[in-house]
Amino acid sequence: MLLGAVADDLTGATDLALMLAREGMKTVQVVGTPPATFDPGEAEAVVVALKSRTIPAGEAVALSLEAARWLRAHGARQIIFKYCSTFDSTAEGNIGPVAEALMGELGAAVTIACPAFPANKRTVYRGHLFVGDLLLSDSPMKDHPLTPMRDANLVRVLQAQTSVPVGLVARETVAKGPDAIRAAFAAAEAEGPRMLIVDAIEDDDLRAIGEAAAGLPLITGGSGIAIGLPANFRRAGLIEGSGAPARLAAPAGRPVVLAGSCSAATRRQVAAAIDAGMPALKVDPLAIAEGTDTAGTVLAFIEAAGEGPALVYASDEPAAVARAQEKLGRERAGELVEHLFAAVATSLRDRGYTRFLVAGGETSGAVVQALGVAALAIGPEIDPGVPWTLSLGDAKPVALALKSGNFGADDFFLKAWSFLE
Ligand SMILES: Nc1ncnc2c1ncn2[C@@H]1O[C@H](COP(=O)(O)OP(=O)(O)O)[C@@H](O)[C@H]1O
Ligand SMILES: O=C(O)[C@@H](O)C(=O)COP(=O)(O)O
Repeated sequence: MLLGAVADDLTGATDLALMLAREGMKTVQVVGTPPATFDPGEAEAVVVALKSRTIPAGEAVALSLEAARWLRAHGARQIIFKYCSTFDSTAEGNIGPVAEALMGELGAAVTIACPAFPANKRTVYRGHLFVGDLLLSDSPMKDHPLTPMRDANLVRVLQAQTSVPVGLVARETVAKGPDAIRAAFAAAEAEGPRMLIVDAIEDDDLRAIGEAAAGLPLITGGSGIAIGLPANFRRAGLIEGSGAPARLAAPAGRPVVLAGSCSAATRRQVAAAIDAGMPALKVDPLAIAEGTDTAGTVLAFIEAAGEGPALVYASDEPAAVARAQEKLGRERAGELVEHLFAAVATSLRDRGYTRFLVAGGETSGAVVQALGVAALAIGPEIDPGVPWTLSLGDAKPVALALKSGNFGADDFFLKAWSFLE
């Protein structure tokens, strides 16, 4: 292993694993820190998927340190801390506390923080994060059920989460290329420990940042920050591969779509699937709490829906989410939905379903944990940031497309199946 990554949620991990595979590294994703005896085999990059984005900061730090120690013990020369391209965090973190702890663990005097992912319209300019044409704080992320993002100034957001001084490497420097960026890192290091938000508005910026970051023990960011890292290992003659596969030989069995994301893109995908005639059932946290929406009612619907994929979704607009949260509390509303999808997924697998498309990071985490999936091989890219994956080391393997809430074209639920054999 050359490169190790700690990702704060499952879809984020898959997004990063796809980026590394696409850029030529043999990449495996593991769910949680594996036991010391787990053999990563020929993997050149290993991404550990945690579910640490919204848990208390102290727990996120402990889980992240455990993962980083495992990765280093298995050969990782550089560690990436992957978080969301929309910098999703709670008031307490967890980006700042985890980055700070990893800096200490790895002896990193300087690290970078860059969530830019231009292929999915996330850009950083003068330290401000844009989602498409909107500042983060004006984007639908302001209404996220678990991590509402109401400030686009990343220097300010990150500084509120850490005692390490936060600085900025501005686009003017980035545009001058790797040498200028490296000089900016060195200048910051001379001033003492620093976290640096780095501007990036296009892939070439990220490739230059990646080249400049070759010597940093710790890199933090979205999956975009990894775009230039495999090239460092290729230049050093350490890797040879190229590209993710075009199709996945998936196990025979029935398909299903489970959507627990309330993000704008997922809601458009739900609407497009319903418009196209996909059988669809809406579930709702209040009805789950009352015992009207149950695993039994959902399974009966899916089984009756026929051979093609059926859709079960909790996705709802912000006002409805707010109503459910007022009655149940933010965490409990989310947990009710996650537990329902987890129970449904395990029953479906027992009934021969093998192709699962899951929308939402927390939702995917709940489903994959319930299915007991320990590791994933990375398959074809469906849309930027979302590959098909295949569970590894399973007696009954399943194909999983774990879709980040805000990723994917509107017809994602319809077209994803065409990448499977
Ligand atoms: N109708 C709803 N009301 C309240 N919370 C919901 C509703 N539907 C889903 N949720 C919860 O919202 C959270 C969405 O997070 P996640 O699955 O990570 O999606 P995303 O990828 O869009 O962030 C989950 O905890 C999910 O259970
Ligand atoms: O970086 C991203 O935007 C994604 O990889 C990601 O982390 C998404 O998380 P969810 O929106 O919770 O799926």
